[in-house]
Amino acid sequence: MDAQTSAALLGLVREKRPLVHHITNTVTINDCANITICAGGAPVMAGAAEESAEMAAAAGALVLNIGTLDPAQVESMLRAGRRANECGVPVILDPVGAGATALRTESVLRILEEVEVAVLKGNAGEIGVLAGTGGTVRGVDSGGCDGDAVETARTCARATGTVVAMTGIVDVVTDGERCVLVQNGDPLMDRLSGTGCMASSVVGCFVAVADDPLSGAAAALCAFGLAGERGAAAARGPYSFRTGLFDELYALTPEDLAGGARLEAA
Ligand SMILES: Nc1ncnc2c1ncn2[C@@H]1O[C@H](COP(=O)(O)OP(=O)(O)O)[C@@H](O)[C@H]1O
Ligand SMILES: Cc1ncsc1CCOP(=O)(O)O
Ligand SMILES: [Mg+2]
Repeated sequence: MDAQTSAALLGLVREKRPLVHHITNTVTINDCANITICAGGAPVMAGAAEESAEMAAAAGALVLNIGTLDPAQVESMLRAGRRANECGVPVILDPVGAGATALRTESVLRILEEVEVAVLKGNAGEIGVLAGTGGTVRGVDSGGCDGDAVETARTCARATGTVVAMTGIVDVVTDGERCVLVQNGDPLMDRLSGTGCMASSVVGCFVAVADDPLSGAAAALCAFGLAGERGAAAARGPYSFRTGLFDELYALTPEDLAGGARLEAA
C-alpha cells in the first residue's frame, strides 16, 4: 500500500461514482451525504427496514453507523447487511459510542455476528472496547485504548474478522497481519462533530472500488486527512474549517494525493 495506489483509488472513485448506501445517525447525516459527493461518490440514506435490503443490493458499499441507534434501526441494519453480503457489497460499520452504553456495545457485537463486515472504523476507545482489551468512551468521544494502539487494532481485527480502521492522530488500518499507519490529518478534525462519521462515508466510497478493503480504507483516510490539512490551513475555527474540509476534498486530485499521502507499513 503506497501513495500511488491511494491516488489510483481516488481516480477510480471519481470515475465510477459508487452509490454509497448509509443507515446512519441523525446528527451528521447531511455531512455524510455531502462528504460522499465531495469524495466522488453518490450518497443515499435509506433507513426503513422495508427498503434497506433492496437499497443495499443496488449499492457499491453499505455504511452502518450506530450514532443515534434504536432497536428498529438495528433490525434494518441487519437486513441491509445480510443482503449486502449476498450481493458482494462491502459493509462498513462505524460503532459510534460502543462502550458508552450496553445497547451500543451489544448492537455492534450482534451486527458483527450476523453480518460479514469488511471494515470496522472506530476511534481508539471504541476499538479497544471491541477488541476486548479495554478502552474509554464518553458519549461518542474516545478516551483512548488501553495498551499499544497498533496491537489493539490488530487484536480487534483478529477478534472480529474485519479490517479495522482505528482513527486518531495517526490512523491504524489492519487486517490483523498487514498494518498501515496513516499520518494525514489535522487536530481541527477533532474539534468538529462528525469527522469520524464522514471518515466512514469516505471509506465507503473507496472500499466500493478497491480490490481489498485494507487498501481502500487506508487510501480513504489519506484523502480525508489531506483534505483536513488543506482545510485547516485557511480556517479561523471549527466552522470555517468544516467548509474548507468539504471544498478541499472536492478539489483533491489523484496527483495531489500521490504527493501528499503520508502512509507507512507498521
Ligand atoms: N489530532 C488529530 N490529528 C490529526 N487527525 C485527526 C486528529 N483527530 C482526529 N483526526 C482525524 O479525524 C477523523 C476522525 O477521527 P476521530 O476523531 O478519531 O473519530 P471520531 O469522531 O469517531 O472520534 C479521522 O480521519 C482522523 O484521522
Ligand atoms: C454527537 C453525536 N451523538 C450521537 S452521534 C454523534 C455524532 C458523532 O460524530 P463523530 O463521532 O463522527 O464525531
Ligand atoms: Mg468525533
